[in-house]
Amino acid sequence: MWRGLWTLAARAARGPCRPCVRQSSGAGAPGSGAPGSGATIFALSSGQGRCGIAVIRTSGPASGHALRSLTAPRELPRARSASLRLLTDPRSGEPLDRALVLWFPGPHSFTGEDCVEFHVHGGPAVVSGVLQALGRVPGLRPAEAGEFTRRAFAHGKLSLTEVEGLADLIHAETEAQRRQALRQLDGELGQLCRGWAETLTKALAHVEAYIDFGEDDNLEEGVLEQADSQVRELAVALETHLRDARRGQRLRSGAHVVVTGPPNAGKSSLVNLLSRKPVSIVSPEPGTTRDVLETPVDLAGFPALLSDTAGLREGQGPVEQEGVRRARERLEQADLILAVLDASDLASPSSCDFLDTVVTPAIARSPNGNGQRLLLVLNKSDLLPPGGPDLSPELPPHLLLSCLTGAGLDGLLEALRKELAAVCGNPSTGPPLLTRARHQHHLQACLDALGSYRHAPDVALAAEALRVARGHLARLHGGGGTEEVLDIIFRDFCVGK
Ligand SMILES: Nc1nc2c(ncn2[C@@H]2O[C@H](COP(=O)(O)OP(=O)(O)OP(=O)(O)O)[C@@H](O)[C@H]2O)c(=O)[nH]1
Ligand SMILES: [K+]
Ligand SMILES: [Mg+2]
Repeated sequence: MWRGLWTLAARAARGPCRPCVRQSSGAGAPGSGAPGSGATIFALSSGQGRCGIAVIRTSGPASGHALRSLTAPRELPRARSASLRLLTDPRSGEPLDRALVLWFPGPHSFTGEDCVEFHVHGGPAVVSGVLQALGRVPGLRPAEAGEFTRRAFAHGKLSLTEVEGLADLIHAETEAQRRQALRQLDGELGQLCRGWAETLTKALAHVEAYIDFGEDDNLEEGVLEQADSQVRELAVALETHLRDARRGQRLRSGAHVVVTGPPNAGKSSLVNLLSRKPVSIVSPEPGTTRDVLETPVDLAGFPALLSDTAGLREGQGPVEQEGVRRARERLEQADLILAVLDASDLASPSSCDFLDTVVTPAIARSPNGNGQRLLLVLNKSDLLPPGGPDLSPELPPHLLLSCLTGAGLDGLLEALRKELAAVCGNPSTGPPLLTRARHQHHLQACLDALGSYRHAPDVALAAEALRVARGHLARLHGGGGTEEVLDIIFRDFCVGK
């Protein structure tokens, strides 16, 4: 522990006295100026194509002027309430549409700048007429992708994690993704980071107080012990979140569900049934599927990437063997394995071999931790004798299904929902999930810095480790102004958002 080694050298290194609590290194502060800020931007913010109502937005100092130029009467309407106005082309005076307009003077707007919304009739000619008219107003230019949100971020209206939540909300395709994105947009992850950053700031204040005033001054007893215990608690919290990290990412980008089994078990039939489209060729010939076929699906409300694979058997031709090699490779990457057997063919060597080499070992490895999970499906239940299935009692837990008749599908979907909730985490409860690799990276780096704190040879280095840790939290939440990170995140947005 560094405290015992607290030396004169460290005391000399500390420099003059300074306030114990320093300025935060910018958690939550808007990191960068928006590109081209100063200009007023405009774009169609609703979807492209013919629609009932289209929304065109502007943001920037010339917004009010643009609104006055296009409308009659030419004064600004009441702030934040809808007014009906005739829109005309400012040059030709030609009427463009009768539209609802909204005036949002900054800073009380989405971007924090003066903003205007034109709710026009959604025909392509109206939309392009209004966009062209706006383009002719001096000081206005078309917006780039994500530029409205980028300005909101630059003016402190949204934190970086909220921006990510917004991007995910726009792209959410399943219920679970929507719930997770909404929670992130609500700032829950940001709040958590702020709480952690506060703890770090307190710990740093204690350490710096010790550096500045030493043991002999009128300093509260045990400041360093307090800092130590704060850091310890924080490290435990971060570790818990990191253990959970892959789940949030799976929910954002889809869990890997791999369908496997011996040839002809009905793997491709199951993939087609679950994805509700003919993704894979189904045929009575064993060895039909060779390549790994991937399809994104909504499985019981969770996003999943479903992979069909070659039936596992040895000793066939080189092409099929390559398929089997790829199948095994894909199996290793699975978050959830759907193991399929032909219920009417359980005693065959290929079924027994599959049970021994894939199912039993996977069940032994899973499923309490974050390991792979497995569902055993006995397909072709329609081929079983009517007096009830005569299945071996030694079989692991399984579900009966018939891809042919659909019997057992509801039970399978329910089981999938439970498994995927475990794989992805439930976005409605529990702590906010870390949805991106970026979150995980900064959290891990923060945790590493806390480790350096504990092993620092002197108190000056310990304080420095805390500053590094705090910097990572600030970058997680605020982006730290790193242009590259901002570019990556804002690239996800469309023009007009
Ligand atoms: N009776 C019955 N036949 C089924 C069922 N599911 C699939 N089959 C049939 O079983 C045969 C094999 O189905 P596939 O889906 O191609 O099986 P597979 O596991 O993908 O086969 P490979 O890709 O060759 O490994 C086809 O003739 C299907 O029509 C079922 O539930 N009941
Ligand atoms: K087949
Ligand atoms: Mg197949």
